[in-house]
Amino acid sequence: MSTTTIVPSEVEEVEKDLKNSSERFRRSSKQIASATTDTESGPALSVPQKGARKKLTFQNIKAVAVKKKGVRQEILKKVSGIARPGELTFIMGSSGAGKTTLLNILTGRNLKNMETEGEVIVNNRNMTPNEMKKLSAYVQQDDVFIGMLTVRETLLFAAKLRSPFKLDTVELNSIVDDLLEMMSLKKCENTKVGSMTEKSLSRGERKRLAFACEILTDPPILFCDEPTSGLDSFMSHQVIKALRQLALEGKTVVCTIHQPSTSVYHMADQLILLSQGYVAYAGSAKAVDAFFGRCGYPIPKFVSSPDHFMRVISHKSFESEDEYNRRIDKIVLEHETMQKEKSVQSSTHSSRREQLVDPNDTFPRTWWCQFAYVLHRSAIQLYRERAVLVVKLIQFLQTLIMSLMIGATYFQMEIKKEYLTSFKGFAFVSVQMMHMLFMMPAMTVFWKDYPVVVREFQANMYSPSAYYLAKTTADSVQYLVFPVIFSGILLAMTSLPFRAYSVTHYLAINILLSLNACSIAQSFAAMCGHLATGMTVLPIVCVPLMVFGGFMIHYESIPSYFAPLSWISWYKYGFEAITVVYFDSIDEIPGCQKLNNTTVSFSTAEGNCTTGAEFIKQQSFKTSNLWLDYTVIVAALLFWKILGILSFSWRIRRA
Ligand SMILES: Nc1ncnc2c1ncn2[C@@H]1O[C@H](COP(=O)(O)OP(=O)(O)OP(=O)(O)O)[C@@H](O)[C@H]1O
Repeated sequence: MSTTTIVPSEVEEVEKDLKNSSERFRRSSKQIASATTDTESGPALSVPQKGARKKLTFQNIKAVAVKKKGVRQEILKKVSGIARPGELTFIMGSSGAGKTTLLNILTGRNLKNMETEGEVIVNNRNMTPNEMKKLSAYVQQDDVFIGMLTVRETLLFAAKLRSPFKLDTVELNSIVDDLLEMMSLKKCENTKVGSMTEKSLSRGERKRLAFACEILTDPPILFCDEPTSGLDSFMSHQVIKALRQLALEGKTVVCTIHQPSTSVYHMADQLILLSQGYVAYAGSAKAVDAFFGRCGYPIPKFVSSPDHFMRVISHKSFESEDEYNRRIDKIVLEHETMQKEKSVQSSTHSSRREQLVDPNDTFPRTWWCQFAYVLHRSAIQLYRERAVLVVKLIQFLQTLIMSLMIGATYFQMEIKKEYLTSFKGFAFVSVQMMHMLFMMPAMTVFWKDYPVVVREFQANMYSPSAYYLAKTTADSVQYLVFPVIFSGILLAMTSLPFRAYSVTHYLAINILLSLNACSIAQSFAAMCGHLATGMTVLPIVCVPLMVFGGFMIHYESIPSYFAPLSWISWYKYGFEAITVVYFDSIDEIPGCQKLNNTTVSFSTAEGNCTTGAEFIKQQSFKTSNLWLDYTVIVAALLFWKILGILSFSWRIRRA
């Protein structure tokens, strides 16, 4: 890790800059705040009152991680503490002490496989996770962003979806400008954020961008998990200084921190030290040395305070487990005695501590706004992402090659006796290709952005349904193009009647089938939660429906116990629709002889059908079913969309 010497004048300059920018940002935020209070008439917590001072108390927090085969790991056994407005509170402890888990519990996020207990109280009111979401911001340890957006675009997107009321472009840009300056991001505002594989911003810049996205709404409580990790000493100082500045403005700022430098450590007002699942110390940062002295561990000369107490509360390699436990028990006991003496665990909170019902998620923007903003962002991603463009190019070539191959197979096929069996093959291959070409690529739609979506949902930016529909809509636009290429080549190479009626229906059916295929694949991606699982499970469902789609086995011969599969097979409805639109107006099939008194049934050879109607009947299809075929395909498409939305919402909410 590179280190930079802090030159006093440089620090002063940064501090001055920070203060000025912070002033400007506060003015913009106040505009939002005043507008919010003007328009807000609901309960106080439905939209947090901006700028209000919030005292955060947590009591008897317990956390047990439930691992595979029911193995339980107690992480937090009994943790209580207070974070006050106007103060910067550091949560410290050795690696694995449960610092992140505590922040997750306080913010009600990332608690999958975790059993938790305890109370989170803000200004004497018990908080539910959703209320805490609205009242606080949480800068998590890993900064995840949409790599294809620039720094400015990322902030604008967050500002549009997070500001409590709708701002016009000028206001949005003014807030973003202030934030860019405040976080010293101005020089890289037009740089793409990049990803883990495509580096673009530096770690420090990513961290500051994460801060900027979170403090955008001026939350009264701010949580930060390891805000200095990966930063050099100058940047760490700058980041903590920014947090302290926010605390001085009246916010309650809580952050976990690992091995702070002396200059960073001295900015803390309050300390909470975690060890073995208990609080080893909670109180003023200035009084910590005296506390450890009282426990029998006075600070040696020439050792910094954090180095000393971190050493005392950490397990040393040469000591036994018993020795370590005894030391921690002694410190925890001493801390509890001190707390009792000071009566910090005041009973005054209990007066209004009713168990609250968690209100539903409410988002600052309407569903349609969320949809429109995510759609716009997804379109930018599709346009800019080179990997996506390469996939599209491959898909284009694949469609071209497959169409030419199928076109060559049915080259100059007409509607006449010797081509009747071929026509069935042609219709069925069309239906099948609409699935094969698009299903697998459509499955990958979510996975790259998934961590960002979880983070943005947790920050109340949009509902999973708005995201799902916007993302799948943007992704599906291409599926209007490829079926047109496919259908165009096939129709040009065969000699099927080029009537507007048949061509339009053939195109429409292929487009709908391709959209349905995407809808199925996206739904499976959402249900299975893992790309590989989805790709394995998808054929298990689709292959039987394809088999009972009418080409491989005649409907009349399908065993009754499999009949329901043919009723729901969208392959069948596509096959029927294509057959109907090409045959319903054929009065006489060239080359077929009229047989006297022959009743057409599925056992009648195709070559014995003299009219289009007879051929349709011979397939067990009905001309009158054309609109039913469309209805079933659209219904299937909607069914998979809805199933996808429900699965995706469930997955995101429990992430
Ligand atoms: N969801 C979870 N499921 C299972 N175990 C978990 C879960 N979350 C945390 N843990 C475990 O809980 C312990 C504490 O983790 P946590 O991330 O809270 O520690 P930390 O103090 O923040 O550590 P560090 O400083 O290294 O980030 C670890 O042993 C971790 O493996």
